[in-house]
Amino acid sequence: MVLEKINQPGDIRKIPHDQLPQLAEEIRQFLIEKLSMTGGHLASNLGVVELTMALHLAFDPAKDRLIWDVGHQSYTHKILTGRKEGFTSLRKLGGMSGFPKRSESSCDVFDTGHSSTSISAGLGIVRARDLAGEKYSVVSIIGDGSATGGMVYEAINNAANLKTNFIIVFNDNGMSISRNVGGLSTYLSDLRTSEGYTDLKKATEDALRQLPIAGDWAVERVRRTKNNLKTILMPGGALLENFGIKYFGPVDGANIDQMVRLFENAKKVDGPVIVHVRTKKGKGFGPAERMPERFHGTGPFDIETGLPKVKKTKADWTDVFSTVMCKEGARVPNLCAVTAAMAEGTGLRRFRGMYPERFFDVGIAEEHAVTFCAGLAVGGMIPVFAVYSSFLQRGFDQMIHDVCLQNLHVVFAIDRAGLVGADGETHQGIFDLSYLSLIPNMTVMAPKNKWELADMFRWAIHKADGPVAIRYPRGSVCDSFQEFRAPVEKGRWEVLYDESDICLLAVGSMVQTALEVRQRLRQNGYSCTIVNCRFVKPLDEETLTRMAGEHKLLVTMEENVHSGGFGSRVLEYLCAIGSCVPTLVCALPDAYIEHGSVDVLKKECCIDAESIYGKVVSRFIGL
Ligand SMILES: Cc1ncc(C[n+]2csc(CCOP(=O)(O)OP(=O)(O)O)c2C)c(N)n1
Ligand SMILES: CC(=O)[C@@H](O)[C@H](O)COP(=O)(O)O
Ligand SMILES: [Mg+2]
Repeated sequence: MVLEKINQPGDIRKIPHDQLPQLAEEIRQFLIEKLSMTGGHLASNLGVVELTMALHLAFDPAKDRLIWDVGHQSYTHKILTGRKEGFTSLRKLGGMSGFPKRSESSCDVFDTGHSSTSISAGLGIVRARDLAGEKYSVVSIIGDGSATGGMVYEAINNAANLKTNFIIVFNDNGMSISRNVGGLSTYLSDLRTSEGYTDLKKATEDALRQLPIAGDWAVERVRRTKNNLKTILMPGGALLENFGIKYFGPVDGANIDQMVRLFENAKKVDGPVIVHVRTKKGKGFGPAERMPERFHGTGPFDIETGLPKVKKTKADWTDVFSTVMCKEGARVPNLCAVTAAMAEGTGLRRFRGMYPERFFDVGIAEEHAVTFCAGLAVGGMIPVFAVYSSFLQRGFDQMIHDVCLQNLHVVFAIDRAGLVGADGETHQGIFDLSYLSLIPNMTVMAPKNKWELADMFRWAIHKADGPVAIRYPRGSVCDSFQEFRAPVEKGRWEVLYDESDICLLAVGSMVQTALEVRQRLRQNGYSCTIVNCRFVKPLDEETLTRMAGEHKLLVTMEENVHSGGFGSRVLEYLCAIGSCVPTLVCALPDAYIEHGSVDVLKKECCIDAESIYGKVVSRFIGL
């Protein structure tokens, strides 16, 4: 086994050249086997095995800086930097992250997770290198999907006048999570498939290689000429040259020698240079090659069939949203759905199939998506932007400046709100109640179960007259409390159990937890009210005032950080009305929460029923 010889950074350089194909194959099998047990980002990683090997042959990860955009495709990089053992605990609490982490290895230069940051970060590192008078290569590796993010163009524009080496590896597999969208992907597919260019390259190269001594040099000269030709001939190619950025490629992402040669050439460029590598997402595993979208992120699976090991038995929150959108799409002719390259993850695939003309995938461009929705609203449409909580952080100013200031009727369907688990710090949706509640004109809601999710979206589409955000978690939908279905009224909460002593003020997913806390309290002789605080903003001031007057202890419960969250706003209100009722805030800590299973993380953060019950009783006894 060649892979056995890979135990620390740089070991790949000791592997005999003729064993590299074997190493690639062994890495591929290792990834398939490990991820069949743990789950993870399989297809993207299978596509970059040879590319990563070539990078580790051409560059020294102990000295040179490799920055992985998004970083979900960095598993081979982790293997080649001595972290094979980490795959047993991939994305488990205390185990190895699924993304680059500086805390995990000095070969992880920059923490990533959200898309389109690698060129900005790389350029910053280049500038720092030059100011420090140091010498090392900086390489940003970015996929074609990530290149649809706006930050990339800000960075490329800013790199234009750079006079020192900066290498951008463009990993082009024609896929984002779904099929890639936008002008860039069209331009790329032209470059990728321009037969004329490819034939010229192959025939010329073969002929020139026959030349004694000068063969390689001649190939290089022709390649540079051809590249210049291409940039002049290919309308889009000139774009990069006009930015002062050299373009090399496209090169076959399965051919290690060719890539190493191009990387070595790229090192000689005094300025920014893009190396365009063509890869195949899912390479080497049949189901992933056939269904790269399905195997972009996967749970544990059967290697023989590719089928998931864990059968899905319950609908997800996302599935309920998807059904509501399809039904409302038939009733509301101006209802539009917008996604930022996450059609599958946000449940918009069916809507896309039923109403293609009212479905918009804007690429990985959340900030653009928000303002695009503002435009749709101004134009008389009712846009629903379906987006993960942590990715919506990208569009904060656009929500203020373009949607809420004008009080436009835009609906934000915020999925993956709360703890998401395996993806860790960059993906936990734990700030949205805070960052949304502070925006004037924004209505913020969180449903307790699937029926209320549907009712909320119908209210948001048909009744709301301004911006509305509805946030719900990743995973199986809550199907309890069917007996409670008060009509949705703006700023009105729903009192589920009206007793005395203790009042649980629960938001969204925490209503289920509140039910479990109440059961424990009643078993121990305490009476306990539960209020479904389904409007986080505006607060139901009338109900809150009544609860404050009728209970000895208030307890707020939310899957959001403390600062600026629901509990903070309740405390502000109670203070404003001069109430001194003891209040316990149960929220996530103001911290970044690492990867792990959601149940384990809730216990770690003390927002599980057991922990909350313990805190409530000790507080109540202490009154
Ligand atoms: C800001 C942001 N939005 C959305 C995502 C979700 N996301 C993760 S990977 C990905 C597609 C990336 O495509 P590409 O860069 O081509 O990488 P590939 O998986 O094809 O290797 C998306 C949309 C993200 N990580 N960050
Ligand atoms: C890498 C990335 O950002 C996405 O693939 C994300 O991991 C998807 O998350 P879900 O698995 O919750 O859809
Ligand atoms: Mg891609």
